Amino acid sequence: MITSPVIVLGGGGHANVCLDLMSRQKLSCLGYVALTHSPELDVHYTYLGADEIVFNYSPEKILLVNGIGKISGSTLRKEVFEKFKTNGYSFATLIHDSCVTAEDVSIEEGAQLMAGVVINAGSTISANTIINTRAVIEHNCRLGPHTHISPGAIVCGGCNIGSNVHVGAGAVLIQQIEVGNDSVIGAGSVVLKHVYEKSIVFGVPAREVIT
Ligand SMILES: CC(=O)SCCNC(=O)CCNC(=O)[C@H](O)C(C)(C)COP(=O)(O)OP(=O)(O)OC[C@H]1O[C@@H](n2cnc3c(N)ncnc32)[C@H](O)[C@@H]1OP(=O)(O)O
Repeated sequence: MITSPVIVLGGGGHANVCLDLMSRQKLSCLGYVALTHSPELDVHYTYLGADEIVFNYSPEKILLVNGIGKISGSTLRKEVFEKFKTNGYSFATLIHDSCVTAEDVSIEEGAQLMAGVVINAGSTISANTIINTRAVIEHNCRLGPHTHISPGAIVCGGCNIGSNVHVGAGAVLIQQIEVGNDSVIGAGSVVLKHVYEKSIVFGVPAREVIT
């Protein structure tokens, strides 16, 4: 149960989705911080200023929500999380009311489970991950920190996905697949083999892109 007031980091599309989820759950939101204000967000939410404004608030008195999305190859979401953690701040974990999660699922700080997500028994969702709209994480999966599972992706049972991975929209990973850190799986891919760290794979079946 989140009772502290919350500040959202970021002013783009992902921040908007987080703010909407928070509003539906009647969380107390102070506003959002970003380099510049967003006319779209300003309709409903308060722009507080640039990121550094957060340091005007005591880490004991507020929680943060990481509203920075993650697309292929980007590390900003991870960097922002680590910067504020280093300075003593804590991140709220967001779980949309429509999610279905097994009782023994482990969900770490700052993870975000969006509308319609299903997570089955024995899975671990690490810190600062995004499990986006209608994604499915089957039983006994492990997802590393800062990883983004895009809308509609299906991760079958026993998969082990590293940190800062981007699984594209609608991708399917069959059971027991290992995915190395900092990898990208293209939208719509079907992954049948392990994915090495820092690689980009896509297609049906997914194959590595040689750059
Ligand atoms: C809420 C949200 O919106 S979350 C956002 C979700 N976003 C996603 O899931 C996007 C995931 N990203 C992708 O799928 C990307 O296309 C990537 C990362 C796989 C590749 O990106 P890039 O390296 O920029 O590839 P680029 O666009 O230059 O395409 C190179 C070639 O690969 C093909 N290709 C790219 N992505 C895919 C894919 N997912 N499946 C099949 N083919 C693909 C292109 O058609 C192109 O082929 P061509 O050379 O014959 O024309």
